[in-house]
Parts: sequence; C-alpha cells; structure tokens
Amino acid sequence: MTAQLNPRGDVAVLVPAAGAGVRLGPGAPKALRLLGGEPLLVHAVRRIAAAPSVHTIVVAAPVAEVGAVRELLAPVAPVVVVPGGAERQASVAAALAVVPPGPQIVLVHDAARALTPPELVESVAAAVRAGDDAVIPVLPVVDTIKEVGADEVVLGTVDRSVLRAVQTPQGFRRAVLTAAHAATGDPLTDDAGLVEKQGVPVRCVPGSEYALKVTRPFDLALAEHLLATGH
Ligand SMILES: Nc1ccn([C@@H]2O[C@H](COP(=O)(O)OP(=O)(O)OP(=O)(O)O)[C@@H](O)[C@H]2O)c(=O)n1
Ligand SMILES: C[C@](O)(CO)[C@H](O)COP(=O)(O)O
Repeated sequence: MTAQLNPRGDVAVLVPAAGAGVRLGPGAPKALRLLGGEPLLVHAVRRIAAAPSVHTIVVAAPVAEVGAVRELLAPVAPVVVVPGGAERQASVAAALAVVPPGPQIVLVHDAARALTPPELVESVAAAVRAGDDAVIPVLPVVDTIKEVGADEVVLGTVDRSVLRAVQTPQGFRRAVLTAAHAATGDPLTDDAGLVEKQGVPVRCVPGSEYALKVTRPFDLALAEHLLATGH
C-alpha cells in the first residue's frame, strides 16, 4: 500500500523510533519488533498516514537501521527518515530539524504506541488548530497511587483526582515546539515537559486506550490481542 499524504495538510508528525526497548527484553530495537507479523513502526506509521491532516511524517530511526527503516516504510507511506539520538528528546530534536516549510502544527508520536487510532491524531491536531499552543492526550489514573520511601515503606497516598496518565501524539504550534527544543536543560521524558518549562500552558484532551505504549512484554501481548480483534 502507498499512502499518499495530504499536500494541503497542516500537520507534521515526528515519530521517535530509535529506542532500544530494554524493558521489552533482548531483541531488535523496539520499533522493529513484530506485532502481528509487522514491525511496531509500520503499524504506527500506517495509522498516522491515515489521518487526513498529515502533510509530513519524519521518523527518527536507530542509527544502524536508517537504511533498513527507509526500505521498510517505502511501501507504507512517504516518510523522511533520520538517525535518532541517545535520548528520546534528541531523537525528537533530530526529526524536528528536518521538517519542511509549510506545516505549522507539529505532533510528536511514539512508534511504541503502534495502535493509536488516526482519530486521536486528528483530535490533538484539531485542538492545536483551535488555538492551544500545546495539547496532550491523557487518561485518568485508575489505580490508587502511593508515595514510597527508599525502604519500600509507604509515605502517603497521592490524590489521584489531579493526576493524568499522558500519551502521545502530543501536539504543538510549530514555533512553540522549536523554541522549547532550542532551550538548554536536562532531557525530559516528553515534549510537553519542555514546553511547560517555557511557561506555555499545556491543554489536556481525552486520550485512547488503544494508544497504549508497548513497553513491557505484557503490553505486546495485549497489543497482539487488540490487533487480532480489529484495532
Ligand atoms: N533514544 C531514544 C529513546 C526512545 N525513543 C523512542 O521514544 C518512544 C518512547 O520511548 P519508550 O517506549 O520508552 O522506548 P525505549 O526507550 O525503547 O524503551 P526502554 O526504556 O525500555 O529501552 C519510542 O517509540 C522509542 O523508540 C527514541 O526515539 N530515541
Ligand atoms: C512520551 C511518553 O510516551 C508519554 O507518556 C513517555 O514519557 C515516553 O516514555 P519513556 O519511557 O519516558 O521514553
């Protein structure tokens, strides 16, 4: 299948895919591990490319796999592939650096969230288009959360009503994300964190259970089930 991206679209999607997948266990870099016989990255890019607003996709691949990832994705969608970095933040920065002129909305989306529906890509982009500088999809926290000391003794129970589990795609006005990545500081685990440090408000929108991040073996088993049942 060749997905033709929309030349009139206003959204560039950066796909950090250069992680090792240490928590998944020994094997290929995580984005290249198989889910239903295809790499996680293929599933992720196929769903991004199905979102009508998407103009450009840039993938940050493991350094040793850049050529292989280009070949892998050529039949899936037109993508730009760059070498990733040692940290997720560096991979995102490398992808952001090659976004062509045009799209003024930039989404950052983990390859590891392989089954994310195109509708979530569109809803995050729509929230940025409607006026928010930074938008993140979130889910409520469903477990009781404890703060625990170094000795594994509970220090207290956290008020979960003010907590949210954060997903991707995270969406930004392009200039806001560019400025946040240009600022120096320790690497953070998500791009909204960088934007928060700039004092920019970050809006939460509803996430999706299907945007789960494949992190541990159980997540991969769950994703296999979801894929087999039509997601
Ligand atoms: N240096 C890195 C590290 C992570 N990522 C990407 O960032 C996303 C979220 O990271 P995570 O799911 O935590 O992946 P890993 O870093 O590979 O996981 P682990 O910590 O278990 O190694 C993934 O799509 C991953 O490929 C990346 O592009 N470059
Ligand atoms: C960006 C992210 O997916 C939001 O939940 C997450 O922080 C990335 O995970 P990592 O393990 O920190 O790379």
